[in-house]
Amino acid sequence: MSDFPEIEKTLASIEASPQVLQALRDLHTQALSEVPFLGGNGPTTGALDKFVALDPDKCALVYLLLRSTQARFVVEAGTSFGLSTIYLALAVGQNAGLRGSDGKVIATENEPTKAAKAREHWRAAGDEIEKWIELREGDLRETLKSNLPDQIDFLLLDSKFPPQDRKEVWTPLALPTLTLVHPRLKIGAMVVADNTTMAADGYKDLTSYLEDPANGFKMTTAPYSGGLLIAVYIGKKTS
Ligand SMILES: C[S@@+](CC[C@H](N)C(=O)[O-])C[C@H]1O[C@@H](n2cnc3c(N)ncnc32)[C@H](O)[C@@H]1O
Repeated sequence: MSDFPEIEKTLASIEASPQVLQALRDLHTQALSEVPFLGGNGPTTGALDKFVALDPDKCALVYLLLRSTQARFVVEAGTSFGLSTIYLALAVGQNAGLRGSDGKVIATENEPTKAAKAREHWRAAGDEIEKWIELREGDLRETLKSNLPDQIDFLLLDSKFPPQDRKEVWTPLALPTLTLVHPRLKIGAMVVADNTTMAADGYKDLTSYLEDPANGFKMTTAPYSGGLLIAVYIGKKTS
């Protein structure tokens, strides 16, 4: 048990081995205990030791969406210490296992120290997690340019930087990521982006793109803390 009731509630929403549950409990506890990052001069200055992780209830939702849609090919923009990635890999592995087929989570991180930590965390979570993840290190605007799966079922946009001050989150990577992945999204694929209400200004270009009927998306915003945008790719109109 942890000191945070929201962690146990989230862990009760997923199917996982005791090893994975313990890894998640430990990581969520560390993430929820960290002092929020509220300043800095550059995009990641001062944030290298911070999880800036997806909240537990959002992780539960993402896991359940992946299970309900039987998603097997997932891209995660912004991996940090790999906490949310564990949920993605857990669901992908379970979905692939049910069909006796393959699956993959493409994780992305441009900070080498964070990438190394993420690998450690996945190792601690065990083979149920680790073997489903391909971590691409470097700027995702480069690393996602090639070798994507033919069909992508789910994109998690969480490459935001920590707040530069109390009001703003810098979110310049969401749309560039989506435009790289969009050609491979299957009909029915989901795109989930975090803190879209809190950082509405930063996400303006993403939401305009999603709202443009020519791009083939429909979306809603779930009232999780900061707002969680959920878009579904319904396909471009042919006539
Ligand atoms: C909000 S954190 C991700 C948290 C993670 N999804 C989780 O829930 O545990 C955002 C991460 O995106 C990374 N990032 C920022 N810009 C990036 C870029 N251009 N390419 C790859 N990763 C980037 C940051 O280093 C940071 O670790």
